[in-house]
Amino acid sequence: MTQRPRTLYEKIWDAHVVERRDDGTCLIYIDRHLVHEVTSPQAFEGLRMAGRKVRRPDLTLAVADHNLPTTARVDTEGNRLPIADPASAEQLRTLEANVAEFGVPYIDAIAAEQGIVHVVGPEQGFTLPGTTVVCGDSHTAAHGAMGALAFGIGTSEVEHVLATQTLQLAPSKTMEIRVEGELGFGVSPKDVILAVIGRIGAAGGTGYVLEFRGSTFEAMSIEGRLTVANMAIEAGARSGLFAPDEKTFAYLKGRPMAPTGEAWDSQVAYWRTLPTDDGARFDASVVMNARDIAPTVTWGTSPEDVAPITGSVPAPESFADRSKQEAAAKSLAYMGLSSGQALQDVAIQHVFIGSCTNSRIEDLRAAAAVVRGRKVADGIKQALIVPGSGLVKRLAEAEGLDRVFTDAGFEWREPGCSMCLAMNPDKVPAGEHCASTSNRNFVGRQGPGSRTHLVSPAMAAAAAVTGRLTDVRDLMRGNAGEMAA
Ligand SMILES: CC(C)[C@H](C(=O)O)[C@@H](O)C(=O)O
Ligand code: SF4
Repeated sequence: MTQRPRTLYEKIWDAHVVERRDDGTCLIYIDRHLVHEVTSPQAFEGLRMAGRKVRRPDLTLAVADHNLPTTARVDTEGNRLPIADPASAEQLRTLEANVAEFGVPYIDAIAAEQGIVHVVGPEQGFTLPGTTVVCGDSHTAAHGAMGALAFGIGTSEVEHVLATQTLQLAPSKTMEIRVEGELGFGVSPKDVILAVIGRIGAAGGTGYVLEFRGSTFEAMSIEGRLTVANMAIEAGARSGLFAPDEKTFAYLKGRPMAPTGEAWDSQVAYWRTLPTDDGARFDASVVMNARDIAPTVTWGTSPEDVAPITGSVPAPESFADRSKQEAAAKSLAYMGLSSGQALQDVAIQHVFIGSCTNSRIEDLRAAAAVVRGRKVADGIKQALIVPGSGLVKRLAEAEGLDRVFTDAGFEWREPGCSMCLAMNPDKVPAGEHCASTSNRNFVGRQGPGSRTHLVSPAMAAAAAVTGRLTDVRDLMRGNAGEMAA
């Protein structure tokens, strides 16, 4: 008897069901658990109170990223520098005490491997195709780029996974996001996912796991796929998935935590069985053409508030839905923008290139290609480059990218979440605009009153050198060859 065709999501789900309940919820086995300083303290405290251990420390990996300042962490002699903010220092101390007490593998804050949890997982080969990956963090969806079913969980679930290595979950519906064709000059994976969110809306994916399919996604590098999957959550989805392929295997081979030898071969053979079968059914399907996607920016306070850089700030009345009209009017007031204003006229005071969305080596290369030979514009008060991990930072330095950025007037920082969210000293002051490669433009996200425009690394770099939102294609017409990423 042949089995009914299944999607990638169904295959991973089915392979992880420990117990099926009558109401349809399942107890799911968790293969990998990432832990950071913000959402783990109460979970460890819960274990301590109950006298329980971490069931599988070997499947758990902890690293600090959110609170950690991105300024130097050691002095010139290599001695650790203190964290000035008492609350952040306490978060780090707590994480370090917990991982020591419970025997959880930990990447030290001053280790070369330290970085943003969602950059570290794939980079270390901790995240593998066909696995279930969780973290007390909404952007865990990023790991779906590797063909892993990955999602964010709350602190009580963190405790549950630490104690049992399982999670009780209701199955999701599946939505295929199919994009076909070649991306135009200056159009990046970030523009694709912003356009997708613009199309389906910030709640469009609610109840679904997205699968990114079609020639555009097949042609994308692993790093580009990480950018796309990272923002599945900003479309409201539980998670986002890419079928593992030769690129995935090549990316993982030889990573410190990836399988080796015979185990590698048998894993690859298994991973090849995971892609969605021909004839498998998705509950919903969205089809787009890469040709229709331009460098994209957000004008509002939801990631769905997108427009092509050639466009203008929309009029709230232009939205069909009443509640969207009100939300847009509020957004424009918060952002200090007026309807009809050309997006390229929006002045920028801060530029942030970093976050788990866009802080990998290809992101830095794409930004450097725009910055090379140019200077940060006078009106820019702060331009930060924050590599996603110490390994990304080293590689970028070996390629001389740090010099490209610092010569232009950017600051070259230590890895961490940084200006993505206002949990550490990197903040955008009230009323000022930031071109940011991060994933959320919510009210107050980068600091109270901050005004965020989500963009790609190349677009953030273009804004840095002109001092306003800029169509990177116009800026780069003369040096087209450099703009591959
Ligand atoms: C602090 C953390 C819980 C949070 C998340 O869950 O995503 C953060 O990473 C974010 O991006 O808002
Ligand atoms: S970089 Fe931003 S989105 Fe990513 S985990 Fe850190 S705070 Fe969350």
